[in-house]
Amino acid sequence: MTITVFIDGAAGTTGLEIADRLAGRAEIELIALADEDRKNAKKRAQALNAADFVILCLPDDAAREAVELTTNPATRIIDASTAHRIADGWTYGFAELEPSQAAAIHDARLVSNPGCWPTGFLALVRPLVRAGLIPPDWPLSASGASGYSGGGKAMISEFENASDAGGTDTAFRAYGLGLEHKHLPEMQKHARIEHAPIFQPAVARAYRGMLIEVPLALHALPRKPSVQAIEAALADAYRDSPVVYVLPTEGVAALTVEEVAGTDRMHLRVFGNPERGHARLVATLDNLGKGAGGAAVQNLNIMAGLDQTAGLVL
Ligand SMILES: NC(=O)C1=CN([C@@H]2O[C@H](COP(=O)(O)OP(=O)(O)OC[C@H]3O[C@@H](n4cnc5c(N)ncnc54)[C@H](OP(=O)(O)O)[C@@H]3O)[C@@H](O)[C@H]2O)C=CC1
Ligand SMILES: CC(=O)N[C@@H](CCC(=O)OP(=O)(O)O)C(=O)O
Repeated sequence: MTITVFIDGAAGTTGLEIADRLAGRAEIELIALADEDRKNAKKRAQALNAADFVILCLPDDAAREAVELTTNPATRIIDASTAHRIADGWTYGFAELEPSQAAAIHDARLVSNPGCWPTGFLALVRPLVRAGLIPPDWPLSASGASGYSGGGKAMISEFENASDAGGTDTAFRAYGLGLEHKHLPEMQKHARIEHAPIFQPAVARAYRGMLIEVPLALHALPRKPSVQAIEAALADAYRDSPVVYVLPTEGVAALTVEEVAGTDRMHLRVFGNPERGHARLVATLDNLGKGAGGAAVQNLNIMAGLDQTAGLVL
């Protein structure tokens, strides 16, 4: 079986990552537009409606336009943008989120690819809410650092052209200081919690990679779970996953933003101090891997009934 795939936005940061992962796969035929046609709505519409699968790697408005241009009901869409992650009629493309999620993705026509920050947050929080260890109304927070490719071509240029107007030579920059971020509605909805977390993102001078952590005052939680109980709930949730790993913390004195950069894996760890009743839940992933391109390819594989890890870097 051969499937045809069109990446709309193939020249962008995420689009190139996905094309790399699909290159050389015999079961996939890529539909490509000439460079001068890649923003021509008529040519895009032809490609969108000719493909079995399209992957949108576009800014939100262009992603919405691409969906409107896709009139062929047989064309199935994976949208990597933020445009449809909490929209009705779209299936959330995080295969590990719920035991039934991969089956829902397999059957869906419209799949929204998760945001990079929500991927780490949801991986840590959703199983604990599902298990009743974190109440849905609990005041959560999340902090972390992303590689600068997380901001697409514009931020890559800002970090790699420090001496240009608008360039930066910073090593680490906190942002989202207005306590608002485009990913908060997605985190809240898919974690099934009543309040968005207090979110403290930062960008670091690393091209790719990401670390996100959620602190928990275990002693204050109604069920006062132990560090081991938190770790066991996560291990149980990802026991069969070829992508998400819950790893031991013994001997781990430090973690870097680059830990799994260049791969499509996600690592989860639960650091804890039982005497204090404190825990730090930490996820490391690649913003361009499980945080974007890797997840999109995993979703494509699942939708097409292929091995979900085909083409992934694990
Ligand atoms: N970077 C990341 O880590 C992640 C990104 N995403 C999401 O993926 C999407 C793409 O992001 P990213 O790859 O980083 O962004 P980039 O800016 O690197 O790439 C976007 C691409 O879309 C092209 N484009 C813009 N408007 C149109 C249009 N109307 N028609 C056709 N092409 C168009 C741009 O063209 P041009 O080259 O001319 O600018 C560019 O090539 C965004 O929605 C982003 O939120 C999701 C998760 C993580
Ligand atoms: C470092 C940086 O700025 N990262 C972006 C998130 C990456 C991204 O493009 O968001 P999506 O995952 O929704 O596509 C941000 O925080 O807005």
